[in-house]
Amino acid sequence: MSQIYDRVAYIGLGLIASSMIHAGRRAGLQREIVGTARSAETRAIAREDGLCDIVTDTAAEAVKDADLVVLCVPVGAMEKVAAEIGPCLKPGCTVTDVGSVKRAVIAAVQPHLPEGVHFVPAHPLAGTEHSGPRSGFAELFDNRYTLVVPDAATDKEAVARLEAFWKGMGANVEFMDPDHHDLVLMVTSHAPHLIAYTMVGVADDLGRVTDSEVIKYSAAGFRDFTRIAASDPTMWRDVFLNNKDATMEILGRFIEELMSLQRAIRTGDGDQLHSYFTRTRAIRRGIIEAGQDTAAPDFGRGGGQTEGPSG
Ligand SMILES: NC(=O)c1ccc[n+]([C@@H]2O[C@H](COP(=O)([O-])OP(=O)(O)OC[C@H]3O[C@@H](n4cnc5c(N)ncnc54)[C@H](O)[C@@H]3O)[C@@H](O)[C@H]2O)c1
Ligand SMILES: O=C(O)C(=O)C[C@]1(C(=O)O)C=C[C@@H](O)C=C1
Repeated sequence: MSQIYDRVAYIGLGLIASSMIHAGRRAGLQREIVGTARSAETRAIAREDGLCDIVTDTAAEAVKDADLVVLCVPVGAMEKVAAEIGPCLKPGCTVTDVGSVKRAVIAAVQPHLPEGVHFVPAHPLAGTEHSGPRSGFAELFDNRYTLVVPDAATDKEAVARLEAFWKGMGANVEFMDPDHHDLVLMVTSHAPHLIAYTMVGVADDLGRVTDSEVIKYSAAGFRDFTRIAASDPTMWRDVFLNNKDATMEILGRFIEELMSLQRAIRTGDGDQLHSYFTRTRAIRRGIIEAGQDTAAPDFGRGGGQTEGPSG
């Protein structure tokens, strides 16, 4: 893969940015990487590790002369960052983001970008529960989807370059409308996180989650829930606050289905339970056949948790 951009600037140096940096270097997708993070501790780590070629103290400095600017901060921080970098962007550059929600990020960022700057929002469907500049790894996006959600009027060349950049990092790229993105991701990612947070909260309420016996003998399902429920609180707070409509719609349906299963159990309707579980089993098999059940990430990688988005 050959170079796609001359200078790429990362705002926020956490899991996603550091993974993109490693993946971008692996494929030689840019000549130079500039990065910045809000906390001095993260910037110091990035300098010590040589994560970027240049680490600047401010976002305004980082974006100067950058051909691609990647916003890798929590969804709720996108607007503040966009307002800071807007006046410093190179004319003709591309700004993208990796936020887990798209409609709210577009509304927050677009007004701050000057004319002639191309905004191409995107979302890699890959991650772990870890955060910070040492949690990233080059393989994170391999064979995973990145959804790109440009406006119909967005410069085609800018979109094609960003698509090539993501493909160079190992991802499969697809295009989607922002509202549809937010609904699909509510089903496939956001609601499952909410359910995992709730289930672990319920266990904690029972006063047993800290009981070593419960941890020791916990079934794989609960262990998976605790992994998901260990995800960054700031990131997920911002996801739900910025994807309210889809949250309300999917949560409403979830509660209806749960109550229907509750009723089936209470009334002893085994047929309903069996046919429901048969249907969901087929969905799981479909995911595996489509090759989307990649192995669990290596959780021992890097330091992780050095800094969450609130840090
Ligand atoms: N973690 C995942 O699984 C995942 C997957 C896909 C997309 N995303 C999205 O990627 C973005 C970054 O997530 P991450 O997992 O890399 O987070 P992270 O916590 O690892 O890193 C976030 C970075 O943003 C900086 N930051 C936090 N608050 C800030 C603020 N108010 N102003 C400026 N900088 C601030 C932090 O200093 C840190 O460098 C989020 O928008 C998230 O929704 C995350
Ligand atoms: O694997 C995980 O830990 C994740 O939660 C990653 C995950 C997901 O739900 O799949 C989380 C949020 C994103 O925006 C994209 C990916």
